[in-house]
Amino acid sequence: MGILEVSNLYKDYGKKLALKNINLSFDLGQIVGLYGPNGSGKTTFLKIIAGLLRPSKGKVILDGREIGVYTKSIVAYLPDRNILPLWMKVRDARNFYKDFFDFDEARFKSLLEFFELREELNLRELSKGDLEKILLSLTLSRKAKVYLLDEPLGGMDPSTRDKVITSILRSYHEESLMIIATHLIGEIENITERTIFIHNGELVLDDNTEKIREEKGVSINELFKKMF
Ligand SMILES: Nc1ncnc2c1ncn2[C@@H]1O[C@H](COP(=O)(O)OP(=O)(O)OP(=O)(O)O)[C@@H](O)[C@H]1O
Repeated sequence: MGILEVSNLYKDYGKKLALKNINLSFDLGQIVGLYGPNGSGKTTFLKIIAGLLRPSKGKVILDGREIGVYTKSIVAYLPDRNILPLWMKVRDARNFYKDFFDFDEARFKSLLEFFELREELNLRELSKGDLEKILLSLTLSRKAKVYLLDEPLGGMDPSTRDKVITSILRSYHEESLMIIATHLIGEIENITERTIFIHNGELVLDDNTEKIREEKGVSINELFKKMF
């Protein structure tokens, strides 16, 4: 049994069926790229695993347990939009995250230094990209079993994206599973062992990244453009 087992998962928002019969199994030690056109269900999928949304049907088992208090304690989730109150300074946000028993302050400090940001900064005064770096640093500073990163490269300029990828790789540890949802496939595909495509809430591709590239003779980014 993998660390994360998803079976017959459905999610509807009223009339809108956002996920249809998703079956997936994940092991520790994987970085997974989760891709799909706008509205395909990526955020919905991650939110269900993070325990922020309930499935309409189906089962999600994380580290042997149903989604609940325990599973939330082992998941570090980076949402696709800011969740921190803007009155905070970076230091306040760090103190807020210290409530997670697995928060590694030294790691946070080193990520801040890496991004050339300081604890005295006011969140309200940060650029979109810098605020995203803070949120990502807080998320990666948890020694979680499962990391769910929803569009970690969103507001970043191209050279900052490289830094973000470096920070992700530096923070990643083999005893964890990391799922990264992004539209910037070309930037991420080289660090992922596994590639998943969803379209209209359905799983359409799930395989080893290198195997797909060899068999199809194109990059994951090119394959995505061909398919959608
Ligand atoms: N709260 C909601 N109420 C109604 N429909 C919703 C809600 N949240 C998402 N949806 C719909 O569910 C579908 C899946 O949305 P979701 O945000 O999971 O997609 P996504 O793949 O993350 O999209 P994007 O790439 O644009 O971020 C979309 O059609 C969206 O409009």
